[in-house]
Amino acid sequence: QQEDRSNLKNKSSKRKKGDEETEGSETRKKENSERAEGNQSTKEELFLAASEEEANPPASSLVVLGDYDRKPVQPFLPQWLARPKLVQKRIKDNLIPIGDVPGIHPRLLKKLQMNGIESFFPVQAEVIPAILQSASNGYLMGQGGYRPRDICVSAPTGSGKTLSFVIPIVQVLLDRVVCQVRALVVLPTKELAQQVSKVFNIYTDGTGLKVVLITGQKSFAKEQEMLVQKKVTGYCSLADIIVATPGRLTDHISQTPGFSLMQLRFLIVDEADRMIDDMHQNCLNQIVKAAFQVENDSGSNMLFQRTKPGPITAASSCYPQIPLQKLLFSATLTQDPEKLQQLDLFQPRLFTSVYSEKKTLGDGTETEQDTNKKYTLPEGLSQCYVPCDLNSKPLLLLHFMLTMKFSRVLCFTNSREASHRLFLLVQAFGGVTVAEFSSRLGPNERRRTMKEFEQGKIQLLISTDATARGIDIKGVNYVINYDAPQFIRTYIHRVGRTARAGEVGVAFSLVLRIQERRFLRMLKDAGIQDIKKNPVKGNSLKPLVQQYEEALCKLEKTVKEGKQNAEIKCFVVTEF
Ligand SMILES: Nc1ncnc2c1ncn2[C@@H]1O[C@H](COP(=O)(O)OP(=O)(O)OP(=O)(O)O)[C@@H](O)[C@H]1O
Repeated sequence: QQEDRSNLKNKSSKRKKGDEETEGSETRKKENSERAEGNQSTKEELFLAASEEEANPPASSLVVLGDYDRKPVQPFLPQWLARPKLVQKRIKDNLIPIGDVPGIHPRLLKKLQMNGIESFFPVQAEVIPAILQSASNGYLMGQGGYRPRDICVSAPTGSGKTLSFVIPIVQVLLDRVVCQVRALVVLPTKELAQQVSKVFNIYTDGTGLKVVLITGQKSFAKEQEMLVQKKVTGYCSLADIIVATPGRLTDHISQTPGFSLMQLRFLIVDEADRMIDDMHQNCLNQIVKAAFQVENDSGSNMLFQRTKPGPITAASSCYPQIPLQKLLFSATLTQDPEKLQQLDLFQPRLFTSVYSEKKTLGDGTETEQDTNKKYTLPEGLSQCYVPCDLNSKPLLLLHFMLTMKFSRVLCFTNSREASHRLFLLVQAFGGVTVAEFSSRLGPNERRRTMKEFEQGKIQLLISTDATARGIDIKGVNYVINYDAPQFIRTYIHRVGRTARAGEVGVAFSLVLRIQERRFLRMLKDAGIQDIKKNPVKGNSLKPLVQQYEEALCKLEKTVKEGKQNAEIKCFVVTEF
């Protein structure tokens, strides 16, 4: 019996390990993935089957002795991860007037005020001075001739991470004489890159610094023209700061004559956890390689030549070179030292809002890092989940929009087909200004839809995970997970589209009863406990049923008339 028990234990621990590994690679697949959307239904079936198996485990004749509670494994963390600088997560209680943060250039203070920013959020108050300090001797040399430490920032969605790197980088580069690529920001999607380059444009306006956006939205030749210019004396850079997506950037590294990253001082990796994924990791390696490339005809330019830094020795410190400092930002930064190791960070410092509160004092909050807690959500976010079955999901959404009068709602599905079908249904039902957002739309249509949603012309935006990460849409009151997210990071980024910048917001997740256990466990494992169960009674949905069925018939007719494609046939006609 003892042998059986140990076999069982081994199996269960193997399975646990397997689960974690699959989750890692699945997350990658999922998050890399508008492309993978087509496979979604198969994945969902597998997921449902797994949940079912968990809910009703096969009967066993074995008597199990002892308990098999999951005991949290305490990872062995290096000092910088184990003892990070804690950043307050309560934004509104911890605003710091911009004048109280030392070292900010008066010109930037003025710009901040002009943009309505009177106070810094906690992450900005901590990270801006840290970056400025690392360049206090100018950008050509680290403090005291030493290489500056890399910086990792893990702070909730909407906590203002963008300004925390934009302000110090613009300030450090204000004094530059020659235009060279000194700062490079890499982001996973075009929309995010556009958003960040807009913020850089605001703060570099009138400074002479040039910001170039490289995302593939313009032709390759046009982007080349924006990056370099050929003169009789050779190539010269037309960009000080580049904001780019990985694919196009690597194309320019390998194919654009005269494009050089050899003077690169700051490499900013936003949404860093996603960028560490296999696909993008290669891009980061290429950037670093390009930054330390040795020019053949360097000649007199030896002062600015740099080689990949090795161990610090007396000899190496005789040849100071422009340091390359890495700055990593994310709301879901991995704490996995092995993954972070891949980025070859130099004496990194971690700023994090992932902590538990020990006790509240009169004048503030005392905090303590909690290694079991993996992520932090915005303070103003309320989370609910609605247990339901497949057939009642469309009615629940209509109930929220029409009976409960929810406004400014961002609703997520797990595939673009699902988004499209749901959009057509809500449109056929009527009474709600609705739009869809996914890779089905072209870039211009996407931009227009987003603008209309931001202006309040659209009350319900049904979207794939294309808007789940980083996108800053003002005034989103509700996030609805129409399809429950399968991975915790997806959940955190989706619900983080509301309750931004210290505001309040509500996230509802429609969870099939069969998914409920797994969904709650996923949140619990990530240290998220404060989600409320919010069942909706069948009676509340009844008034909508007749019109809903009419809408389905209308849709079917449309399909038959060939006005819409046949995807719509997949709708299940509900019976109550
Ligand atoms: N100091 C400030 N005062 C007022 N508003 C601010 C301040 N800093 C940032 N904001 C606003 O807060 C919102 C969220 O900021 P930002 O997009 O940088 O968040 P984030 O931390 O990068 O979020 P995510 O992780 O979702 O990408 C933006 O609309 C931004 O303009």
